[in-house]
Amino acid sequence: MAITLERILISDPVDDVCANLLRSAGLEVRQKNKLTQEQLIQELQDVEALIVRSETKVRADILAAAPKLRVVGRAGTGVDNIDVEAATKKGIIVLNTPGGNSISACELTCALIVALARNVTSGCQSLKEGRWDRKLYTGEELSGKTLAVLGLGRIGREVAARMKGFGMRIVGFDPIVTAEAAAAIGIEKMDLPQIWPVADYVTVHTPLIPQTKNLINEDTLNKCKPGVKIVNVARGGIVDEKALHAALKDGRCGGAALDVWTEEPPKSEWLYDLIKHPKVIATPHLGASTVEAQKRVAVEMAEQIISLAKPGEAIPGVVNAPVLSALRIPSNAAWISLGRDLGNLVGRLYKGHSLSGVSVDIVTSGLDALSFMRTAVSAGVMAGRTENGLNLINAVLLANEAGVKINQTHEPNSSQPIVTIKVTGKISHTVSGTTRGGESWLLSLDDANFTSGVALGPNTLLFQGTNADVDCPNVIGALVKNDVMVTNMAVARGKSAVWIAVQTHSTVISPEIGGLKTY
Ligand SMILES: NC(=O)c1ccc[n+]([C@@H]2O[C@H](COP(=O)([O-])OP(=O)(O)OC[C@H]3O[C@@H](n4cnc5c(N)ncnc54)[C@H](O)[C@@H]3O)[C@@H](O)[C@H]2O)c1
Ligand SMILES: O=C(O)[C@H](O)COP(=O)(O)O
Repeated sequence: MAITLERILISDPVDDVCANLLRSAGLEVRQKNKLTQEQLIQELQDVEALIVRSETKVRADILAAAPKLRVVGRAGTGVDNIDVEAATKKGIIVLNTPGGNSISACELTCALIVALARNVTSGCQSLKEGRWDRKLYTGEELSGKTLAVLGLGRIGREVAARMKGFGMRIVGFDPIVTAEAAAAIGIEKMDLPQIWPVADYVTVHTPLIPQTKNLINEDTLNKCKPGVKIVNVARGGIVDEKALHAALKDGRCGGAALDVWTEEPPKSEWLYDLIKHPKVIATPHLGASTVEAQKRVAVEMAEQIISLAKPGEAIPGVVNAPVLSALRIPSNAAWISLGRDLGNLVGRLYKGHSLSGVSVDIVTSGLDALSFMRTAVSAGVMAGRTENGLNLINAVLLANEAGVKINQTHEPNSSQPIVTIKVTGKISHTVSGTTRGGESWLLSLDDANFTSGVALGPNTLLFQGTNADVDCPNVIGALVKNDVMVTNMAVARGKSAVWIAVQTHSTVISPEIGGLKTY
């Protein structure tokens, strides 16, 4: 699967190296900044790709108003400024550059922890204002103190490694990191209730998701050591800003360093009150703002966009289409077509019926697991059933929205490479197929086997009967009468039905031919 792009809009301050690389690859690039929503929509009318940082808000209404958009690239990590679900629904790929700015965000976090411990910013401000307040800004050593790292991903674990160098004890929590894995990098994994009473400093490094919204809140601040210090270089909203402000005012919290905000830029007076609190170090989302990180994410984004046009090349930062990399490997192409063709056959067998409540169970046997098969089958099942620009990015989502449950399992021990689909609902059928010479072949339909298989594609018509001796001549008669050119025909006999597969020159399948229902 190759995606060819011609025009690209960069709507945030991304390092020029991104535009330069894209232009060298023959793409047309426009660079704009601080566009209003109307201007953004205007600019999006003729572009296939949009590259942003965190300033441009790529909402569903913006995506809906961008007729040609196929890719949204985030030169950075967090994609919370992009409506990923709406993009997926529209078949738009969302890319990011995970890891390109992790070290920079980690280093800012470490700098803020040290600055909090030693009152660096307030001491500096006081001296600039003409005071010499050495006693007032007496700090504390980090050595021997406990740092809690919440979120042990790319940034959290780098912070832990560096702060260990200051002699801090590091405790941490992450739902997907085991105690053993944490111990291997010098972190004592604890559950959150154990963490609150032991931490002198708490730094958060999670995405902002429902489970992490207000992770640091009134209740958790009450469970912390009096005077605990809080650091947030992850996302505004992981720390409840109002609860933090209250805790700063009454001393439950001894200081906070915040790089990210629920409003960026902050507008509300209450948020400015927090920013101005003497024990708060506030930075304007500077975590990724280093020369090195900006060059790295700009290059990584340009390279990913350029790679989209080259099937076979890996795209490391695909956010919303985990199967995209597999789909891009040329040797998978025939299996993707098979999945689509079998799914399409399922859709044809359900012609005239709603798919709501239908279960589609896919089994891949004797092959690699072919994780993309669910996507390919969904695209086939949904063909002709959605107005929504169906493609391999949105197929599963659109199938789910139509009420279809699609499961995939794998049987590695089978000798033959076969894909079997069992569809259960108002109508139940089982179809199986394989690939030969790059083409899709139908092997069976319910209990009827096509002895040598039959090529399956958009020009394969299926007729259902009960008695081959009667039905075959009828089918041939109807095709001849209606001038349908037949190139091949195969019959499969089952216990209750006979299936006649006919290959024709036409790719338009009429619902019936000569009074005989077609599938
Ligand atoms: N301030 C900046 O400029 C800046 C720069 C880069 C990244 N970030 C932000 O930093 C955060 C971390 O980035 P990353 O690259 O390390 O992400 P990551 O995906 O590598 O790590 C995040 C970790 O959080 C864990 N997690 C999820 N839910 C959790 C929960 N309820 N409790 C504890 N841990 C949980 C995940 O399992 C994962 O290991 C993100 O929010 C990202 O957007 C900010
Ligand atoms: O998620 C990120 O990559 C950081 O928050 C950086 O955002 P920025 O590119 O807007 O600086």
